[in-house]
Amino acid sequence: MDALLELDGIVAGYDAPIIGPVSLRVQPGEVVGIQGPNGIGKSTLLRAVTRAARVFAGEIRRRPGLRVAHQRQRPVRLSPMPMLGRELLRLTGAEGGSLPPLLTPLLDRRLDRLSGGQMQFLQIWACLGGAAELVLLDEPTNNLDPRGTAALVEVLRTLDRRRGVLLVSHEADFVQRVCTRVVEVAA
Ligand SMILES: Nc1ncnc2c1ncn2[C@@H]1O[C@H](COP(=O)(O)OP(=O)(O)OP(=O)(O)O)[C@@H](O)[C@H]1O
Repeated sequence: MDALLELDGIVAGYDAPIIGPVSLRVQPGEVVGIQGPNGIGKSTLLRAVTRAARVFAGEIRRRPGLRVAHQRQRPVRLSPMPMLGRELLRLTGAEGGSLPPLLTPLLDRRLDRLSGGQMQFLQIWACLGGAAELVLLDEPTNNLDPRGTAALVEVLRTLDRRRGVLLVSHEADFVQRVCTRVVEVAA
């Protein structure tokens, strides 16, 4: 299997189906964007990939041994959470390598004292800086200022060609700048 991920006619939801059928694939080196109206089920589709949502029909094929990291749209923030930025990155295997300069001042800060945008960027890097070959990003530009968005664009544009990203975003300009392909989902 060359692709990292293939969705073949996936119908996903919770108690009942919400989205689908959707078919798409993510090849190494690709940043695939999913776009569609609010509430159509884009986050649900990402959750189906990690089995956090139910799959009613279709088939999900993951390359054997594939590691997946998932940045959620509404991350859980434990409060108080005295863990430091660098400890989160160590836990997720994202501590080494070429850290985006924006993160350097956050390494010794407590997670529960970071702003929404600081936490967002740190969590994105916790996914992108680790060992996962496939990274799922759900509205990654949420809370990011233009500098944070530019840093994220740079990270995605220089992604290791062996890895792939499947992302959901309403930011048309961001999607156009980083995605190699866009999948539209409609009702
Ligand atoms: N755990 C859940 N159990 C049941 N229904 C859920 C659950 N999570 C989300 N939903 C419902 O699933 C539908 C699709 O939600 P989802 O977040 O996947 O949409 P979306 O396309 O990502 O929306 P948006 O663009 O607004 O982020 C919504 O009606 C939502 O209320």
